[in-house]
Amino acid sequence: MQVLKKLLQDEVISKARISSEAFHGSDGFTVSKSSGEILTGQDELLNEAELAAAAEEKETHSFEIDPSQVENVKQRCLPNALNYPMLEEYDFRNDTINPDLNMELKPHAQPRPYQEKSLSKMFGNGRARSGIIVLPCGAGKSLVGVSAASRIKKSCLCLATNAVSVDQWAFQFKLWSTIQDDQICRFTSDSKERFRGNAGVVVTTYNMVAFGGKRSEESEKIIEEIRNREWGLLLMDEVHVVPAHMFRKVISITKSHCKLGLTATLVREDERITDLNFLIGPKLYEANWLDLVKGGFIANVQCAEVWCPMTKEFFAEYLKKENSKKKQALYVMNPNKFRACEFLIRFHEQQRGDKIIVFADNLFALTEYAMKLRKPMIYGATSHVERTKILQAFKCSREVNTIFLSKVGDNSIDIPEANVIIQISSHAGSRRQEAQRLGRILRAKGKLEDRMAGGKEEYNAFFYSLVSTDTQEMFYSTKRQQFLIDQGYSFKVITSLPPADSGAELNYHRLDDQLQLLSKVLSAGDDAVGLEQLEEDADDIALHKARRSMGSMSAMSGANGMVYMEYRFGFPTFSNLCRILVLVRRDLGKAILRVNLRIPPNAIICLKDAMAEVAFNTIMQKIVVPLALVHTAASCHFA
Ligand SMILES: Nc1ncnc2c1ncn2[C@@H]1O[C@H](COP(=O)(O)OP(=O)(O)OP(=O)(O)O)[C@@H](O)[C@H]1O
Repeated sequence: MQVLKKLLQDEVISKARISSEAFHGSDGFTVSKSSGEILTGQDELLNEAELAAAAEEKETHSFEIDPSQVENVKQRCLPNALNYPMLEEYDFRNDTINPDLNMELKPHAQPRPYQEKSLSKMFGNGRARSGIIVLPCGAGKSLVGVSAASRIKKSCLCLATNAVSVDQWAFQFKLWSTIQDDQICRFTSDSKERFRGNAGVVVTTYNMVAFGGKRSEESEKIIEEIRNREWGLLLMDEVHVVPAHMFRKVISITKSHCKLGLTATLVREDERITDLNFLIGPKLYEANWLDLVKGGFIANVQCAEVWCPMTKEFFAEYLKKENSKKKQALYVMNPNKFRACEFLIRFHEQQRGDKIIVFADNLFALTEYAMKLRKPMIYGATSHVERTKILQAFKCSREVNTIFLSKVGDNSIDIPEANVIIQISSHAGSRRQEAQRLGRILRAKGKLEDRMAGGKEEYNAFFYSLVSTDTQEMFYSTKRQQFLIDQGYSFKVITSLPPADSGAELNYHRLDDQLQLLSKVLSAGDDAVGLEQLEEDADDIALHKARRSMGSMSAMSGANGMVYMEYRFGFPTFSNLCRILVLVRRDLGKAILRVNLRIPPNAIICLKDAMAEVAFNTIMQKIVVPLALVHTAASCHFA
């Protein structure tokens, strides 16, 4: 009570208080009695103090605050202000106002010890505590989220970062729980579903909820329902990536009794992670990555930093350049790095039969590497159809064992088959990106005994970061690794790839080829070598915004301002319909290409380089169509 009185001395908090005489006890506070409850099966996971606290009968003194002031009050309680850490708890068992959701975990859903422990931190005293649970990628955050929703048994709003994750979450709810199809719905640009009955689960994206612009009539109705409902649980995936202003908006728009944030990496380079503390709640539980490796729950990864000396000619140009984008292009395109990458791909594909993801943030490098090595690639603007085809081939075909991904693959692409990552370019010193990328190969593989760390255990996943020595990349690399090092990982340094006296069969072995590459890098416009910038969403809002920050491929090829044309030849009968796409202006062409590839054209003609990467992917997907790269529409040669 002393604490409550002290809090009320604060101007912000006292103004936020709602006075309601009817419920006041002698000190002006509402008094209620409750005894803590412990869920069966969790006792062993709680320590003695927690058990005692949970069993004790408690008299609770409280005062009510204006819902619109919740954020301000929480902020006043942070360590830099009054320093009274706050907990938000939802007494869902005694909530008789909001309808129950008939949903249980299925018998096969058996949370693992660390999943159970994280849940016990949330439900330890019989109520649902708001906060954040941190588990490594691939450790099973979905089951934790679905279990939380199944315990609360009230309507649940689940927010993901993009439409692909929305589908995955809807799938996970159905996989692990008894929820009926008509009790769960997705709200994205493509799926505007609504659940039946009084209570249900809605899975959508942060952007769909926070979007402030004009919506379609159908979307407006759904968002109205989302705003008006009292949600038992607000389940927030990947909380580390969502900017604080987005959280504020989502939290202020929706009314929820309990908020659960899930993430693998509670780090941000802008250090705004503390915002999550009062917007969602404290960190409830964090698992150590290597402990989970030891338990065989996630893969055992060998991390290596491969040092690639710059070639003499590339280094000379690197030293001359002031421009950081050009410098970056030079160290990423360093022929020795390319050769190391090619060597690793060959080794893992041919000697071990592994599945490899090559990450490059730099789109110029992504395109050059992928095309030279004849591997498919995916980046922000790759259409859903193209993506699905490439990923399907990667998962199922023995022919496609390596794919190139831009940073679009950091979070949202689910490829459990991959067990090798080669990183050729990255986002400066981002610890989060490094950890998220490693997370792509953490899904446990093979038999449990093969996965156990220690003893004769073998690594079953490999993470290589290729760094050009004596460049800025070395500095960034050290910074990037910090999160993983804090988790107990160590990075082995490899200094000679390909090994001395080998590598004649690899590209850029000859000086001539290296010099040709150098002149290509130097002649590319500054805008062409910039980084890709993505919206963290693929729904209708963000689809229109997927873009690069610095110029475009059309700028790179000089194809700006051209137009798209589509020709049909012959008689329009089913058998001889001949569709030729002439792609000359990249942006417009790409949009139409997406649509048209559902009915593959008989030929694609594109301006040299302008659409090369799209056409290239098209061929890789085995939609084999004649492809012409032309300088002008007048001089085309079919390849
Ligand atoms: N208790 C469990 N029992 C059996 N399988 C489990 C359990 N928990 C998780 N898994 C499996 O582990 C894999 C990873 O789970 P999940 O996709 O939820 O991980 P995640 O932490 O969300 O990963 P990411 O961050 O990469 O999305 C899935 O194949 C899932 O079915």
